[in-house]
Amino acid sequence: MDGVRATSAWVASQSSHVTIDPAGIEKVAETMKDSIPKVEWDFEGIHYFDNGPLTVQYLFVLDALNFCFWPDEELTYDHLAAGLKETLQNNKSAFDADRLQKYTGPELRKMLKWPRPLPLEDERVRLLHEVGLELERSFEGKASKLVESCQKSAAKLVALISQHFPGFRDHTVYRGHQVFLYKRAQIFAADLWGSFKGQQHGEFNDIESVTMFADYIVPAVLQQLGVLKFSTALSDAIMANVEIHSASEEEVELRACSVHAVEEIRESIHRKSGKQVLSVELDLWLWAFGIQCSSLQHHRTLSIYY
Ligand SMILES: Nc1nc2c(c(CN[C@H]3C=C[C@H](O)[C@@H]3O)cn2[C@@H]2O[C@H](COP(=O)(O)O)[C@@H](O)[C@H]2O)c(=O)[nH]1
Repeated sequence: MDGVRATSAWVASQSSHVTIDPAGIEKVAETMKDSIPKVEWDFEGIHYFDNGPLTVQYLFVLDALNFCFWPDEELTYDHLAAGLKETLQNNKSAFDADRLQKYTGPELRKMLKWPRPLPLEDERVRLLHEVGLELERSFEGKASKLVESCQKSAAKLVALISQHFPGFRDHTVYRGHQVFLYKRAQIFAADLWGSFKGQQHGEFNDIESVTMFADYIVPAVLQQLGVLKFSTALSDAIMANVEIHSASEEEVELRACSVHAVEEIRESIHRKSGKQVLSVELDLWLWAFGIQCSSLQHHRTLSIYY
């Protein structure tokens, strides 16, 4: 994930619509330096977990579809996590590789108990098929085999996923330079680590290499905490729910500056207290804070990446 860190830092150094306020970084680091409020993975109680390879399959399907809920005002990530959980509880073979290749939009809707078409439903179906096909072709149909082949390295896992599954190649071009964010591939590694509590399928010797996951909730939280500052034009567009186009300068800056800001908070905590916290832990705290905050106004980008 060195590529994610380096390219996000570069965007932050060029950025004009979004800036990182050093005073905001220091303030947040100061409040967190003694103890980072611990947020338990699955604090919501909505995820499937059976301590075995089927959980790995569940998490991979979950993170293949873990993007863009906002276009439907009532749909949230919780519907996805809980809907897929119930599907698997009712039928243990629901996420077998051959089944994944055959799902239709209406079937996916039924899994999520959603009465109308899902946002980017055709893309969600295409990505499910892609996951099924490539798991079958290269990993005996099992996401657990994919994870096992990475020898407890989260960095290798993210690289392997992006090599095999085009839908996870979350990258863009900013002022002529390629920028890597890999949100869903990284969150899959973090979900394994969190759910298996760093053991078995979730044991990684390099979990510190994972960055925050550049979604649409954490940038808004960082702004609310005074860490990120937005230009007036960008701020007005977000407040007015104007779509920020994927790969626009504004969109890339929102995501990359969030990655870099979380790295700076982590480093500042280390300088202040000697404590080594993980970007994954900071991310979960920030995200959990954000979804509990009803007034949070986030940016709106149509994207399969987040
Ligand atoms: N940075 C970051 N972004 C995250 C998550 C998670 C869920 N992680 C699970 C892992 C353990 C916990 O128990 C969580 O349940 C979802 N998202 C993103 O949020 C957005 C959905 O928002 P809304 O429309 O309000 O439901 C969407 O972009 C989605 O991809 C996270 O952890 N970090």
